[in-house]
Amino acid sequence: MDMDQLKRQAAARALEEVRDGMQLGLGTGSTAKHFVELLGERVAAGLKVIGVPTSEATRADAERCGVPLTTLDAIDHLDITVDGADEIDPELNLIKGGGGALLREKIVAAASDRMIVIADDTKWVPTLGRFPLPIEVIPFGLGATSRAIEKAFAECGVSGQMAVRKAKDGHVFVTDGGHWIVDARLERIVDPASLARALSAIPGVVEHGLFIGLASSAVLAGGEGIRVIERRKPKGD
Ligand SMILES: O=C[C@H](O)[C@H](O)[C@H](O)COP(=O)(O)O
Repeated sequence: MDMDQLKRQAAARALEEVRDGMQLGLGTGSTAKHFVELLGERVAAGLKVIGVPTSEATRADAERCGVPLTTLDAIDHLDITVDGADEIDPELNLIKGGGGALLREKIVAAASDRMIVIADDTKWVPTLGRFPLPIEVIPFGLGATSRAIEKAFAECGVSGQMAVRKAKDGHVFVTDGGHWIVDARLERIVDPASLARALSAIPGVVEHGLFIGLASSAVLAGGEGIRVIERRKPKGD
């Protein structure tokens, strides 16, 4: 079975959790795209849900698939957010932002009662860090922000090269929020919670791709079938 089929299987399993009347966070990326497509099929068959997209790309997909949309200003909470991830560790801490949508993804996940992460099982890692950590930054003062990030890395026992993300056309990648992304090759993040706190304290950092204590469960699809891992601690811990 190819990777895309595994991603669709994980998305289909998450869809089983969706009930009539739910308000849903709609993730971004190639895995979340499958969820939006499958959700669109259920909506066409009569399911009543409303979604908040985590990117302009997902907004376009949802509109194409006929999924009704709203905003976090119009509703007071979300029941479930379904989103992909770049890495998932056994505590269900995540690295996200490979597609550049981490800021809206984190706002939406934090506003949700539950976050279900869907992925093929290659995303499951014992320790986060092999995937470069995306850090969303304000372009103004990037030199100072980069030095503060390096200091935070040193304090948290990690180091690695940083690079401003480029788009396919060679220009700097600009997020939906108008910011830039610095990708940090850290290889092994020993204490992701401490690093998350240290990065959040830097003024020029808008957000980072460490999602700590946000995922409620992970649906992993692999050659052996589907594995659902539930988070042990309550959301936010
Ligand atoms: O910014 C992008 C998101 O965090 C994605 O959810 C993440 O990169 C995983 O994407 P994919 O499902 O395409 O591997």
